[in-house]
Amino acid sequence: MNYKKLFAMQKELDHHIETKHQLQNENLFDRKVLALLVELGELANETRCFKFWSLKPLSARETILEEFVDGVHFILSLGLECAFEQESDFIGHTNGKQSLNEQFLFVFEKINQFRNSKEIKDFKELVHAYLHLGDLLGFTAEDIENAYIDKNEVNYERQQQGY
Ligand SMILES: O=c1ccn([C@H]2C[C@H](O)[C@@H](COP(=O)(O)OP(=O)(O)OP(=O)(O)O)O2)c(=O)[nH]1
Repeated sequence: MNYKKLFAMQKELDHHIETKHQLQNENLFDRKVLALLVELGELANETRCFKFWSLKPLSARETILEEFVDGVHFILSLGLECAFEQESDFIGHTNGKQSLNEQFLFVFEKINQFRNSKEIKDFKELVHAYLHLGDLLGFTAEDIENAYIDKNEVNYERQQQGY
């Protein structure tokens, strides 16, 4: 994963959005945390992994990947809020869970842990937990980077359309 490139793209997009909505002087940290929690819920919904009461199939892979990279946007954006973009060592991993259901719950925990500490250690644990979730969903680093780049572009277009 080319973190430097992704952080740079995210920085530009965030700057564009914050300027357009005149939010440069606002603290957006907690709103971004809530946005990430909501995106994670939307992602879980598309996978239907917890819906033991239903036989409907999960959404198309593309839809799930798009939801996944919405989360990547907000994770990077939170990293930028904490000035972690110079950090280059994201190698390593957090012990992941075996089932999707457990891993979703684990990522929710990691988001809250990072929200409370704002420490780089907890940010990295969140990144690793989120990537393990991507792994369980069958996404490679290349899938994620390409889908991130596509959605980043869509986000500019939406801002242009007065979204
Ligand atoms: O400061 C920001 C704010 C938003 N985004 C991105 C993240 C995500 O990729 C998108 C917001 O998610 P989505 O496209 O699902 O927006 P929505 O308003 O929830 O869409 P919809 O109303 O279609 O559900 O905007 C950023 O990157 N930085």
